[in-house]
Order: sequence, then C-alpha cells, then structure tokens
Amino acid sequence: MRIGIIGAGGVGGYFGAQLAAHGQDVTFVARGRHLEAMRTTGLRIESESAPAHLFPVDVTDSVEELGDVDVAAIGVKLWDTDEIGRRLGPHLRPDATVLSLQNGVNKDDILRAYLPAQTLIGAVCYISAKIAAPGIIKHDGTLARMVLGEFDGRCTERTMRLFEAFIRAGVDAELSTSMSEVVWKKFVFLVGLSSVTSATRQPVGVLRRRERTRQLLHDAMDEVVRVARARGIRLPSDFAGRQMEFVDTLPPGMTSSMLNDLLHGQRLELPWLGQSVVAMARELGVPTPVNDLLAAVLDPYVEGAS
Ligand SMILES: NC(=O)C1=CN([C@@H]2O[C@H](COP(=O)(O)OP(=O)(O)OC[C@H]3O[C@@H](n4cnc5c(N)ncnc54)[C@H](OP(=O)(O)O)[C@@H]3O)[C@@H](O)[C@H]2O)C=CC1
Ligand SMILES: CC(C)(CO)C(=O)C(=O)O
Repeated sequence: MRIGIIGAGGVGGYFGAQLAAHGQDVTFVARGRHLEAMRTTGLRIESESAPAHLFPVDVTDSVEELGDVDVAAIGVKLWDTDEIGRRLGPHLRPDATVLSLQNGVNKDDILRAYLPAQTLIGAVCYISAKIAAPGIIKHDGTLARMVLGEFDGRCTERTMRLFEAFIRAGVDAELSTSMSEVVWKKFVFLVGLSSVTSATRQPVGVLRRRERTRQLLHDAMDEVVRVARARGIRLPSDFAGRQMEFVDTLPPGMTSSMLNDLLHGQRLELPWLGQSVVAMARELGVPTPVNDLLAAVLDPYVEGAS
C-alpha cells in the first residue's frame, strides 16, 4: 500500500515508521528541523519494544504531493487539522482512504468538511510517544494500540487491509464495528488523563497511588461519561471505574501529550479536549465542576509560552 503520513511526530512518526519497516511504501510529510533531520540522518524510533531506524526516509514538506496515495493518515495536532484538510482534500484520489490518528471527538467532523465523503474511516490510537529531538521519536512503555473501523460499522476490504498492515507492523490492532463509541471511550480516558497530569505535572503512577488524585482522575472521567450518555453515546454508567482498572495497568512514568506540550511551552489541545467537554456539558445542562476547574487552571497555558 502507498501510505502518506501527515505529521511525523509522536504518533505519525511511530506508526509510520513501523509500517515502513514492515514493507509498506510510506511517505512522511514533515517540516522544520525535524524534516531536515529526517532527510540527513533518517527517522529513529527509540522504543523498548519496537526500535527502528529508517534511512533513507521518503519525506516531503508538501501535503499536496500525496495525491496518489492509497491511504493518508493524519498525525498533526488538532489546531492544524483544518489546514491539512484544506490542502489535502483537492488532491486526494476519490478511492483513497483517510484516517485521523488524533485525539478528540470532533477531529473527523473537521476533516469531513474538506474531504470526499467516502474517504474517511475511524481510527483511535493508544500510545505514549513524542519527538525527543529532530529525527528522533521516543516511545514510552510498550503500549501501541490502533482501533480502526468504518463509521457505519461495516467490515470492508480497505479496513481489513489496513488492519492487516498494522498487525504485520507489530501494532496491537483491532477492527471495530462501533467507532463512535471507541472514539468517545478514548476521549473519556484522555480528557481525564491529559487534564489531571497537566494540572498536577505528575505521571500516572503518582496520580493513581494517592487517594485524592485518584478520585480526581476518576471524577474527571466520570463527568465525560455523563456528557457522552447525554449525547446518546452508549457508554456504561460505571465506565470511569472500569477505565481506572486500565489506568492501573499503565507504566507509572506515563504522562500525556498535553503535559509534554505544557512542559515545552507549546500550545495545548485543551480547547478540543477538557474545554470542549465543558462547552458540550453547558449546552446539555450536565454539571461538570471538576472539568470546569481543570479547564480554568490550564487556560493560561492554552496558547503556549509567549
Ligand atoms: N503523542 C502521543 O503520545 C499521542 C498523541 N495523540 C494525538 O495525536 C495527535 C498528534 O500528536 P503528537 O504526535 O503528539 O504531535 P507532535 O507535535 O509530536 O507531531 C505533530 C507533527 O506534525 C507536524 N506538522 C504540523 N503541521 C504540519 C504541516 N503542515 N506540514 C508538515 N508537518 C506538520 C508538526 O510540526 P511542528 O512541530 O513544526 O508544528 C509536528 O512535527 C494529537 O491530536 C494528539 O492528541 C494520540 C495518542 C497519543
Ligand atoms: C494518554 C495517551 C498517551 C494515550 O494514547 C494520549 O493519547 C495522549 O497523551 O495524547
């Protein structure tokens, strides 16, 4: 398969490198010093479970050059989604497949505005990875999970081909027939984890060990479950409790991509995560005092360090 990876950061760089290292024809779109390093020294994945070094790397700075790919996977931060959709849409083949590796519950709606309707499939990934230095992606722990599926629940040849490509690349992949629930389940976990790790500047091991922060994490997730249920998403009412069991399996040093951005003075995805929960909850009349407070505490950092 000819695969374009737009945004070669923590997520795009990791999954793209694994696909390329296992036989797929991958072109990355990158920019700045990361692009230069990928051109000169390649793309290195530092990982305890799946280290890799691609050299040479097929990399460009032009989204428009991906016009003939079979699959385009989007791995930019949420604030760059509109730009990517606008640039990619007119160049895509009508039979291409697009998947967003991003977080949040409105990533696919943003893209739908720019892409031919049939191109988009659902995707949700679980991984902790970041650009450690130009050309180098650091994968923390061993979690590398990808859930894929058509939004209408059908099992199609294209989702099957992609699923098989991820499995061959060593990714813990799964095909789902209920992608909107999958997207919301990740959202519940991520909103809680990103807001609480960022507000406390602490990793998951500390948060789950201390009674108060454990309760805070549970309650932040539980409010998102209430918002989801008020919107008609079929999540069990005790889903936050079940997510705490998942939290207990994570490596103690794991944080979140938002805390990584905060510590590096970068913009935060908060408007699409915790702050969007607060906005949805207001419309629905669902009380979310924990997320209101966390969103307010993090608000001064949303635009990054000036
Ligand atoms: N990191 C993680 O562990 C996880 C992240 N996610 C989600 O995945 C998404 C991506 O996050 P993450 O991988 O951390 O992000 P990163 O910041 O690590 O990577 C994004 C990359 O895309 C580049 N980029 C943005 N726009 C363009 C463009 N027009 N042309 C070329 N390159 C571009 C950025 O460059 P520049 O730096 O110059 O902006 C950056 O190198 C987010 O929605 C995040 O929430 C999901 C699961 C886990
Ligand atoms: C919590 C985590 C690491 C899980 O994939 C994530 O999605 C993020 O921090 O953006």
